[in-house]
Amino acid sequence: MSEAATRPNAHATALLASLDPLLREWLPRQRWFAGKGRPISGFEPVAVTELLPRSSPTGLLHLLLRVHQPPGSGQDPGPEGASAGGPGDCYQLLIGVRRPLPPQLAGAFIGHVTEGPLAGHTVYEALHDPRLAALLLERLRMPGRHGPLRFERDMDVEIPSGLAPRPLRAEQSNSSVIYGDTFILKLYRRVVPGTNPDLELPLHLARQGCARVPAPAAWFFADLGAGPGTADEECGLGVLQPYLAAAEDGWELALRMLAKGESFTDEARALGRATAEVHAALAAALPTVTLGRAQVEQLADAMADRLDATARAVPALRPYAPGLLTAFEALADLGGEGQSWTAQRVHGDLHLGQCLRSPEGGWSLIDFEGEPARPLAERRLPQPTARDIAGMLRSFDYAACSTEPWAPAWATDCRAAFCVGYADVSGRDPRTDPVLLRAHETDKAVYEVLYEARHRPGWLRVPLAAARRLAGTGSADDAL
Ligand SMILES: Nc1ncnc2c1ncn2[C@@H]1O[C@H](COP(=O)(O)OP(=O)(O)O)[C@@H](O)[C@H]1O
Ligand SMILES: O=P(O)(O)O[C@H]1O[C@H](CO)[C@@H](O[C@H]2O[C@H](CO)[C@@H](O)[C@H](O)[C@H]2O)[C@H](O)[C@H]1O
Repeated sequence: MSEAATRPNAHATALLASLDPLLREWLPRQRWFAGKGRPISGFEPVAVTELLPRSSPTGLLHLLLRVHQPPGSGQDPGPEGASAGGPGDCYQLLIGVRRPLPPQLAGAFIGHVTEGPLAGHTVYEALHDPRLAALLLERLRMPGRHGPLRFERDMDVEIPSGLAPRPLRAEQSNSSVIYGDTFILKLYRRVVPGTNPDLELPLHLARQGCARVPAPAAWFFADLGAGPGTADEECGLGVLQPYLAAAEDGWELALRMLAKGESFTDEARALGRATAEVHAALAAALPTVTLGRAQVEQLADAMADRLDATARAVPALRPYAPGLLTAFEALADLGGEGQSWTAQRVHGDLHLGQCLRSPEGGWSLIDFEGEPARPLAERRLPQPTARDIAGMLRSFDYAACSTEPWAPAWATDCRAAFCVGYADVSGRDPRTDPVLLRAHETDKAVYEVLYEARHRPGWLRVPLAAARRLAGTGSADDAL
């Protein structure tokens, strides 16, 4: 395999210039592209690596690419902060290079290059090419460097060679390839310098012996030297982990049971236990802190700021904002009275879709990236475990609201069962901290209002109904 790797230089710039018009057209159509709706003003190469040289019949280019986009005209940057504008997001692309493209890869087509170093070649989405996806697995099996890319693995885990790859077709924030129904490789698309919690936390959990998370088998980073005299920046790019082939995700399972009129409370209780196990392992592996008066007030203020920004962006939330604010004021008041809470690393975006139920192993939790729109530093801060618990409680509500007629009693039972399960393991029922829990559930519902307004307007009614309830204008039925 070639060791040819290019840091941004004249060759990388020329390479990118030849791809420029094709990527401008292709990128905005990708599900994981976060800058939809804003024109692309330019690209900047962050790292360019030839994993397979173009001189072979098939080439494989690894690109880290900064995409410059002007901030939306007159748009409120909103609670997503810098990621809504800023200096430009960096994306990871794996580009196959062939001449010509065989018909079976037509669906992966990006474009024909007419100028520059790749002139006369066809470029395409490499993950859809079994030959290139297999090559990536081979690279992951061999720890070591490849230009700016650094490959690592757990040598105690056997990763057989030659496992047949197939891309996961689901709509995702990232891209995944399944290898022989044995492993799944998740490639992060929008990458930020710094430790990626989706790799960091499962590695810690595996070392703690926590079986509730598929343990990383191999992973890779980019080491991006920021220049002479400055620290290198590490950037997590992908992780290979066991594929739970027989598992069903919690969202699908919950909807299936709801549709049949079956109770989900046993599953919800088991999920509560699994969540508490993961929290205990995270607290054992990584520092915990006590949130005193100042920190609780800061937490409440940040929630109030997100509410304010969301109400500005989504007018339908405005009638409920004063009622919702009382949840954050109550939290700040309790902090002021000297009530303190422990904070620790948490999942950060826990919902039924992030939980996989295996017939033998029970519940596993996946996708520890946190809420993708939040800055990385914020996602890696210790937080009250109430954040994850609130995420799950909201998810039961979502499931109950996605059926016709709505099934609020189903959600109430699941929410209670989840809390009981959590207490089975942790010794403390989350409902014994109602102010903390209400504030987090309110904050999550506010996040969901913005998420749905931006991504799935047809779902907006679900978090808005929760906002109405949490603001104190809903029915008593919906109470926790
Ligand atoms: N270890 C695994 N075993 C089985 N399926 C998995 C595993 N990890 C992820 N998946 C499947 O891939 C989907 C996307 O994974 P996820 O980590 O949530 O990626 P994304 O950040 O792109 O949403 C999940 O909803 C699940 O269906
Ligand atoms: O799984 P992701 O990390 O992409 O999470 C984002 O998308 C989720 C939807 O796919 C969204 O979750 C919301 O909808 C779910 C039902 O589809 C529901 O179970 C969750 O409770 C609700 O929050 C999630 O908020 C968002 O970050």
